[in-house]
Amino acid sequence: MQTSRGTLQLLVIDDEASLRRTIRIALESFGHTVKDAANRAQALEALRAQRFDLAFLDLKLGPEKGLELLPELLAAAPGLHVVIVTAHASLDTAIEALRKGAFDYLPKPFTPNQLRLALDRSALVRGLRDRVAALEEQVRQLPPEVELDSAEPSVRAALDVAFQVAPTEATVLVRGESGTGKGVLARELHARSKRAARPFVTVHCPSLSADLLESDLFGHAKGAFTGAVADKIGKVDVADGGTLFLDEIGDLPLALQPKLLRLIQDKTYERVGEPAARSADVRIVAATNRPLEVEVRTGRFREDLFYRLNVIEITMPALRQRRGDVLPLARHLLRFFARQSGKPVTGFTPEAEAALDAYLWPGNVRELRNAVERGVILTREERVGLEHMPGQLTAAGGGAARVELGGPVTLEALEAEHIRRVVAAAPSLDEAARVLGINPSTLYRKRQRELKGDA
Ligand SMILES: Nc1ncnc2c1ncn2[C@@H]1O[C@H](COP(=O)(O)OP(=O)(O)OP(=O)(O)O)[C@@H](O)[C@H]1O
Repeated sequence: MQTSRGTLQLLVIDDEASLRRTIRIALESFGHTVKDAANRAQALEALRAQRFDLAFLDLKLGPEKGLELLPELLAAAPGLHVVIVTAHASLDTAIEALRKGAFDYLPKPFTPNQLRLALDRSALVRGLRDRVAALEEQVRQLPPEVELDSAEPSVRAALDVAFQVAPTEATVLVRGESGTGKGVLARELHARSKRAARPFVTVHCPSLSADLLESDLFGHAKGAFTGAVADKIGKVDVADGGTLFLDEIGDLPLALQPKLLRLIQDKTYERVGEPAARSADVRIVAATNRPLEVEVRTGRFREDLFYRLNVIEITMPALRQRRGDVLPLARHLLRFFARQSGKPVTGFTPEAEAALDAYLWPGNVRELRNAVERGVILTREERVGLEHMPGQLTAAGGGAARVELGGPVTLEALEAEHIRRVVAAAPSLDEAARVLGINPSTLYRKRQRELKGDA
């Protein structure tokens, strides 16, 4: 949290060199870092190049009007505190400046002490804002249903690496099947990093077309394309100082891959329709549920980007590979949903526990979470029984035995069951694909179809 005692990054925007100098000397004597700008272009350029805590803006800026520049400054640097400075103090202009988003108003001539007071007030507000953001983030990051503790060595090993790497700036690639908790782990990495008080921002790569994704990530300038009616800041900008979580990175279109590479390597990017380079300080955590090496081999993913992302790799095991965690996690989730819904549900019946234990959980923790939530909603008793569990669990043998060769089942159901069993038995999805005689991306597609609707 920035306090009045910390070093602030300040910008002085004034067309008169002598005034810029006077303010700069006073501000530097307080121990702050000061940049100055003589006009609109220089001011916007400075804001693009780095993050400032506060800007002093002269209302009479040569031929340009400071009051007109104010919204532009705020668009370029949302959240910037702008203190208006003017010799032509009038209540009307002060009110108008504040209405347009100025933080404070300083009539000339002013003393160094008045400057210091403006800085102190800004630091106080920024401190409170950061504190609220940090608390909000904590609340969001630590959803009470998350239980990271595990008795399984494979999960403990993954968490050990995660906790070790969390406080560093290293880029992390989280691997694992859909629903294994990659997003949960990414939040944990952020929560345990020095960036915890800054935002954690998620970009879900498959959900948008390449063009929209680019604008979502990097922002766009007004008029950049039909429908771009105003400037829009991108998620990279929102995440400045924090963590950018790129979910399903394997779906990042090829056209965007060099732009992400540049962001990682040089910390620079461009908004769509705006040639000027901007800078952002974000830590990247990416997740994938398919083998990126295959995407690299087939030319759908850039090798250089892959190696940049894959500095530290953490794999979240599938739930079927951590069987010892199923019941503890189910009981934990049950307590959470009971509390949340205010129902006096205390546990599972032995039959329900046996079914939970026997089932293969192709949809991983997400499927377990959904099954437990459903059970808590449906039960009218103190315990969740087999009858409150989803259909696939109630089939004999934990949902794996009802579909039999030669039985009254469709080819589709037979195929789905066969895939499920092979995947469950295989050490990796690559290996499962090899056994099935199909390529990994076909397996991925078939499983996505199978899991659809479980979220
Ligand atoms: N350790 C955990 N404790 C409790 N709930 C968990 C845990 N891990 C995952 N979940 C829950 O499971 C669901 C899926 O988790 P998450 O979105 O992190 O998985 P994912 O691997 O990122 O999935 P996808 O690949 O589909 O994006 C979420 O609802 C999450 O809250």
